[in-house]
Amino acid sequence: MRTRVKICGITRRQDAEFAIEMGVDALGLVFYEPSPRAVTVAQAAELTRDLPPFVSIIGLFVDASPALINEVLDNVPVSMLQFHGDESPNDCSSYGLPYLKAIRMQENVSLITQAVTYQHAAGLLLDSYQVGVPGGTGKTFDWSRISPIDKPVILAGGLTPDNVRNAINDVNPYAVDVSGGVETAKGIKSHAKISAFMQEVANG
Ligand SMILES: O=C(O)c1ccccc1N[C@@H]1O[C@H](COP(=O)(O)O)[C@@H](O)[C@H]1O
Repeated sequence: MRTRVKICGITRRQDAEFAIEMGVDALGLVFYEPSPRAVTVAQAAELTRDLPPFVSIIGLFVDASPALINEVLDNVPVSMLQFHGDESPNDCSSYGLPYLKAIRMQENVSLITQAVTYQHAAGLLLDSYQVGVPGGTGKTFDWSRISPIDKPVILAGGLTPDNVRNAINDVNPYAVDVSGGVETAKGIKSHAKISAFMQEVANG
C-alpha cells in the first residue's frame, strides 16, 4: 500500500498549494501559540479557503481549551484533530471528529497500552520525546522500539528527504508526518525539500 504523507506546520498559502500539487494527503495546522509554526484562526481560515478537495486539513492542538478547538472548528475546514499533549481519550473524543493521538516515545512507553487507551483514535502518531518540548523537535527516535499495534501508525519526528525512505522500509507505517525536515526556516516550507521528500516516499 502507498505510504500517505502529512506535512505539518503549514503557515503560508503558497506552501499548502505546492504540497497539494505534489500529492500530499494531509496538511497540518498548528494551533499552539508557543510554536513558531502557530497560526491564528483567521490565518488558518485564509490559507485553507477554497483548497481543492480530497486533501485532509488536520488541526494540531496541545492541551488546548475546548473554546479554542470549537472556534477552529467553526471557522476552518478541519476534518481531523491531532492531539499532541496530555489529552485524555474522553477529551479527544468529545468533538465528534476523527482524531490522531500523538505518542511521544519516552523510554517506558508501551504502544500496546496506548493503543488500548486511545482505542477510538484513527491512528497513533509516534513522535520523538524531548523534555519540555511537546513536538516539532526535528529529532528522530529509535524506530526499532515500535511494536506492532492494531492501529494505523503515523511516523513522525525528524523525518527528512534523506531518511524517509529508510524510515518507510524499517517501520512500514501507514503514513509519515514531516514538519522541520521540509523547511528552510521554522514555518517556511521549502518547495524543493517537499518535492524531494515526496520523491523519496514514492521510491520507499
Ligand atoms: O511543529 C511544531 O512546532 C509542534 C509544536 C507542538 C507540537 C507538535 C508540533 N509539531 C509536530 O511534531 C511532529 C514532528 O515534527 P518534526 O518533523 O520533527 O519537525 C509533527 O507531527 C509535527 O506536526
